[in-house]
Amino acid sequence: MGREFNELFEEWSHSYDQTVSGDDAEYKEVFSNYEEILTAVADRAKGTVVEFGVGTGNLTTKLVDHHLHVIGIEPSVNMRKIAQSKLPNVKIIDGDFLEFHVIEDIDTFVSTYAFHHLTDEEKGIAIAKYSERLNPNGRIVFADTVFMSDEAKQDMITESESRGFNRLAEDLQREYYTTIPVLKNLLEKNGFTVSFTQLNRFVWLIEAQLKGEKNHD
Ligand SMILES: C[S@@+](CC[C@H](N)C(=O)[O-])C[C@H]1O[C@@H](n2cnc3c(N)ncnc32)[C@H](O)[C@@H]1O
Repeated sequence: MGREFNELFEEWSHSYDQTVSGDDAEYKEVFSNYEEILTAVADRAKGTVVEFGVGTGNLTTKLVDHHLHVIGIEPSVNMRKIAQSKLPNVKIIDGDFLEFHVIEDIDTFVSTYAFHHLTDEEKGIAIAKYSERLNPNGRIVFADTVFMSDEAKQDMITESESRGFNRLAEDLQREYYTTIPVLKNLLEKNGFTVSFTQLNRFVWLIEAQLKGEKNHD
C-alpha cells in the first residue's frame, strides 16, 4: 500500500544518486546535508534494523558500516537492483511501509526521504503496526520532509513557485508531506515518545522511542 508513486521511482532510479549529490537545482536544498542526514539516522539505530524505501541503498550502506543487521524493504524493482548490486550481502526484499514480510524480532525501523508516500491515515496504520512489531524499548528513526504547520508548508510551495521550481512545488502538493503536530499525535497515540530535530530547510529527524502503555483513546 502507498505504492502509487512506484512508476516515478522506477524511472528516477538511474539518476537518483546524481540528484542526491546536488545535480538538480530544484532539489538542492531538499538534499543538502544528505550524507549527514543519513549518518544521523544510522547513528541512532540499534540491533536488528528494518529499513523502508532503501532506494539506491545509501542509508543501507551506512547501517552496514555501523555493523547493524539490516533488512531492506523497497517496492521499486529498479531501485532494489541498484541497492542489491552495491550491497550483495544484505537482504533487500519487495515490500512497503505497510506490507513487509519480516520474521525477525525488530529493534529499529528506519527510513529516509520516504514516509511522505503514505497518506496521514496510512501513516497512522503503519505506526500502529510498528508499535506491535517492535521489541520492548524499540524505536523508529526516520528523516523526511515535514513542516511545522500547514501555513509553513504553503509558504514553501509559494516560495518554490516564485523561484520557478515548478516540479518541486507540484511534488509538495502531490505527495503527502505532513506536519509535526500530526506526526507527534500519531506517534504518541501509539505509545511512543518523540522528538524532532531540523536537519535542513525541508528535512527533520524524527526519533520515536517506544515506552509504557498505549493510549487507546
Ligand atoms: C526519495 S527515495 C529515498 C531513497 C533512500 N531512502 C534515500 O534516502 O536516498 C524514496 C524511496 O521510497 C520508496 N517508496 C515509495 N513508496 C513507498 C512505500 N509505500 N513503501 C516503502 N517505500 C516506498 C521509493 O521506491 C524510493 O526508493
